[in-house]
Amino acid sequence: MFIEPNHNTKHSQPRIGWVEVVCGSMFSGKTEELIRRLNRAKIARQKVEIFKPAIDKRYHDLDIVSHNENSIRSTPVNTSEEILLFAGDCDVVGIDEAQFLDNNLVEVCNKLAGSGKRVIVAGLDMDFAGKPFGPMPLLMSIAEYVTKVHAVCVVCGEVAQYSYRKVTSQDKILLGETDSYEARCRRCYTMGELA
Ligand SMILES: Nc1ncnc2c1ncn2[C@@H]1O[C@H](COP(=O)(O)OP(=O)(O)O)[C@@H](O)[C@H]1O
Ligand SMILES: Cc1cn([C@H]2C[C@H](O)[C@@H](COP(=O)(O)O)O2)c(=O)[nH]c1=O
Ligand SMILES: [Zn+2]
Repeated sequence: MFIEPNHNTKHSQPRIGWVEVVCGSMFSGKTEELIRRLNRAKIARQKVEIFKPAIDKRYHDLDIVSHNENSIRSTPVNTSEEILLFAGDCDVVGIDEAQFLDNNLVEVCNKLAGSGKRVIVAGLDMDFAGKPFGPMPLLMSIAEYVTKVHAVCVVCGEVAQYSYRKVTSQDKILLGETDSYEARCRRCYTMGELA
């Protein structure tokens, strides 16, 4: 389990920020882990601001909702730059579904961390084709901490790192749930419809 780092022990020094990335396939527990970290920050009386891309309206316009129905209130944004405008004087910034945001998110996260904030970003590392998704690979390279979480392969029960698309669309962005996707291990993902 990820234990929050204690970077700010010398109170005479300006606060040090950092970037944490939580990545993995669909159903791997990214949103649950993001909500867990943000709730702990709230319990510690830190000021938390949470963002998600406005296009992700699967469950709710404002809430970030996990597959097992945990939720937390967020601000929808159309561009990563808006996060800089809305983050204000908070201590912790949470961002879900970061794969849908633009590559400028890297600069935004670096600026937020540079101003002393803890930044926690969750998102899909790979799309349905197994290709790196949006700004996620770039964020993983600049982050201080990267946590890769795994789902369970729905075909064989092994550790799953792929989001297998069950429908024929080749569009990179196709919002959906178990209707359109399932978590699969390397072998069952590669076997496709034959698995
Ligand atoms: N194949 C699966 N493997 C693991 N968890 C699954 C699977 N299918 C459904 N779940 C549920 O999804 C939850 C994780 O949801 P969530 O945090 O929203 O994942 P993510 O944000 O990575 O898509 C698990 O706790 C479990 O209840
Ligand atoms: C693989 C893949 C996924 N999507 C969409 C499907 C869902 O709406 C989100 C991922 O949500 P989760 O919280 O990680 O379960 O992304 C997509 O648009 N394109 C893809 O290739
Ligand atoms: Zn499998």
